[in-house]
Amino acid sequence: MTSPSVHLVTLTITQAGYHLDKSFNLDTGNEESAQNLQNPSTPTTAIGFIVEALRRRRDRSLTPFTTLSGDNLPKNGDILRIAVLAYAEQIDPQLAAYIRDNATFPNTVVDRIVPGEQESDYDYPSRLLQVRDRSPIVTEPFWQFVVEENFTSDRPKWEDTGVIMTRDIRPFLYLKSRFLNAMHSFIACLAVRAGIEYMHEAMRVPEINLFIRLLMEDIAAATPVPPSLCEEYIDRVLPRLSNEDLPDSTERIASETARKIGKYILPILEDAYSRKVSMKRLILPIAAWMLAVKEGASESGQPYHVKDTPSVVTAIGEGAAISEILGWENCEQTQVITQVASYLINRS
Ligand SMILES: NC(=O)C1=CN([C@@H]2O[C@H](COP(=O)(O)OP(=O)(O)OC[C@H]3O[C@@H](n4cnc5c(N)ncnc54)[C@H](O)[C@@H]3O)[C@@H](O)[C@H]2O)C=CC1
Ligand SMILES: O=P(O)(O)OC[C@H]1O[C@](O)(CO)[C@@H](O)[C@@H]1O
Repeated sequence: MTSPSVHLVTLTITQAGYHLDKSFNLDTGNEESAQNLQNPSTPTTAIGFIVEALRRRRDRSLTPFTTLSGDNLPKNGDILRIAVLAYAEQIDPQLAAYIRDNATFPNTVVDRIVPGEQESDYDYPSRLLQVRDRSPIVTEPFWQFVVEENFTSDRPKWEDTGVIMTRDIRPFLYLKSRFLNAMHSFIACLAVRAGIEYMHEAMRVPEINLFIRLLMEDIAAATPVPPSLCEEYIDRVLPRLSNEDLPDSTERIASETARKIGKYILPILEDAYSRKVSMKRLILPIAAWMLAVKEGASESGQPYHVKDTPSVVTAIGEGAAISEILGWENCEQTQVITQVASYLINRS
């Protein structure tokens, strides 16, 4: 990272790798972050490495590299920049000022479904290429990579390969985080309650399929992006969600649902509230998921192995209100959300 030939450092380390609090600010109280702050020249965290490398580059009069996040975070570059500056500030305010003025953190949107590895993935390379690949990665054919034009120096000519280079990633972020990420969670929430193992199987159930299409209309009405762009994205995403050649387990998507609701679904609810779009359909999948968690089972009694924070699981088991469970007490629209959720849960 301190070599003059390095122009770009990229991260795909999941949200956990950033040590953020609920508001997406750096959690300096995190044990590993705190340890790194004590010994900044021997970092172990991603943020610690970035700051130390930028410090060494500054001291050697090298241009700072561009730091590019490929993680699913709302405005991932802005969040990374804030985290890096907060960490650097604790070490040396002058270093923080230098990074603020000289380093860049482009926002990106990475849009491609990559399910977890499974045994059958190993068949592809041997069948198609007659080679044995020990770490095949199977993805869908669709991909979209959107990168904000914000680099400190040379960058690859990604546009020649189909990457969208733009000054404003917001419309792409709205479309992907709402019609893919949130939609994934909505389908998975319904599917785990219905006892369905794969995403494409859920999309084959006529009632779920119809519900998902109606839900997309609600999301489009709540989203500040031109309707024609929403419609175009919806037309492309529906076959992706139904792709039976790429089995994606509902359990994978339903893992960490509480965190994903905060990241992907709460912003939709906030917009729905201010734009006066009904929240009933938007909350129903969350209510279904809470029932599956509470009972540890699908509607027909198949066990559901929830992968979520133990405190969330306990709170749901004890019948706590959704606002309390997800830490939404301070939201203006909390009462409405809680009332609708309680109504849906009690009715089913
Ligand atoms: N799988 C998908 O369909 C898509 C994933 N993404 C994003 O890409 C990122 C990676 O996702 P996947 O490759 O699916 O996950 P993965 O679980 O296959 O890989 C995660 C990687 O992050 C590393 N990591 C985990 N915790 C870390 C920490 N505290 N510090 C440093 N590294 C850490 C792991 O060692 C692993 O190499 C995520 O942020 C995800 O949101 C974005 C679009 C689609
Ligand atoms: O990074 P996060 O918030 O865990 O999001 C991962 C989600 O993104 C996707 O990879 C694409 O929606 C899902 O398959 C997965 O649930």
